[in-house]
Amino acid sequence: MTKIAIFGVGLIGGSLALCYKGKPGYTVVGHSPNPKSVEKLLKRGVVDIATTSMAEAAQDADYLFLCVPVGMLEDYVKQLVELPLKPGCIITDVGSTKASVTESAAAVVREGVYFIGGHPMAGSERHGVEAASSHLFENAFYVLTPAEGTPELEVDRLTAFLSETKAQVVRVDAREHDEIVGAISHLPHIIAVALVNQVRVYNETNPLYQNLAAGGFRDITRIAASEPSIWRDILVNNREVLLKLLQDWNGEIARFIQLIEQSDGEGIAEQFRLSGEFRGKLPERRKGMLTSLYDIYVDVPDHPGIIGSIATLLGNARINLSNLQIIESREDVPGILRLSFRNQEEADRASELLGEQYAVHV
Ligand SMILES: NC(=O)c1ccc[n+]([C@@H]2O[C@H](COP(=O)([O-])OP(=O)(O)OC[C@H]3O[C@@H](n4cnc5c(N)ncnc54)[C@H](O)[C@@H]3O)[C@@H](O)[C@H]2O)c1
Ligand SMILES: O=C(O)C(=O)C[C@]1(C(=O)O)C=C[C@@H](O)C=C1
Repeated sequence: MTKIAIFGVGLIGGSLALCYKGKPGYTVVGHSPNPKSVEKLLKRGVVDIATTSMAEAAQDADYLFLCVPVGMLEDYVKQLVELPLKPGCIITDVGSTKASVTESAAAVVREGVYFIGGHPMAGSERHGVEAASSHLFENAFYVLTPAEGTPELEVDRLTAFLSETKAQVVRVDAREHDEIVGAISHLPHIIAVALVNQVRVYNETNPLYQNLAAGGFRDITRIAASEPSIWRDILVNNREVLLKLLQDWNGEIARFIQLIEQSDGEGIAEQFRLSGEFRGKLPERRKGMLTSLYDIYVDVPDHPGIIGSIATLLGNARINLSNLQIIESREDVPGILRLSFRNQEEADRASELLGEQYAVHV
């Protein structure tokens, strides 16, 4: 029996637990210092065993996953290596920054215990075990940042073990990881939050801002609703990288100020051309349940039973709906439904079918 211990069973820890729980050959143990959380984990059936005792969770575990906020990772590694661990066990984490934990863990791990930093590039703005899903990591990249001297065999063993997540494991140097992820994840979170807060202040004197906020504002600000304590830790931890990125960001904004001051329409269009070209080359969206795959948008009248009718139409045509989200629904305006499908073909068939009765946008 392979024992997996998960410390911090929230969105990411819970999703990992669900990748293994109930599969033959695995026992999943969840740890939380809070007895109420332990009760909740058992009630939800996310883990086989839940405990408030770190020692009990860690005892005889083959794989120990640290899924707590970034600011606690170093302390957890230190506490764990003091415990009687199973020889050959692998401690890994899922933190959104990798340099500090990879370096500090390398300094404290002892003979026969391995630490390999990890970061699944999948998530959502939601948090807590309630948001966990066994599909979260499907087709996402899962970064491992083994420190120098980590035996290849152990990295391969963890890689093979992670195959249950259906993620694609890649190896990246920890510092390089923090630079890249700073730009493609941490900076966007800062920008989203700053933008929402700018508009929030305008809205205090004129609530029309909130009412008129449509697709563009919503698309760029979904992640502004992310969990504050998780992001506090990430941004403080990746301080040096982010300060440099924010300086570059100031440069980008200064460029726009200048273009607009000079009414340089061609310069502005060129910026959009450049960004559109790069964005068009991004790999197709790859993740599982929580992020949409192939989306279509349907304008629907706001009356009872409309969602049921659409689901029935799709079901009768054997089109598999992966996710459904009401983006707009107010009494006085039609609603917009975002429907997500696993592949382009199903999205196309759905567009054609629903297009007979509703306005469909892709
Ligand atoms: N949210 C994402 O999109 C995402 C994606 C990849 C990696 N991560 C990383 O995964 C880790 C967990 O994030 P999450 O999104 O699952 O957050 P979460 O809030 O859903 O889960 C955090 C877990 O840590 C526990 N925890 C919080 N404070 C604690 C404390 N003081 N003592 C003990 N336990 C505590 C919580 O009870 C919860 O179980 C973080 O390190 C984060 O950087 C997050
Ligand atoms: O999709 C989201 O909501 C996320 O914020 C996921 C996201 C990201 O920025 O891409 C956030 C933090 C992680 O460490 C990895 C992934």
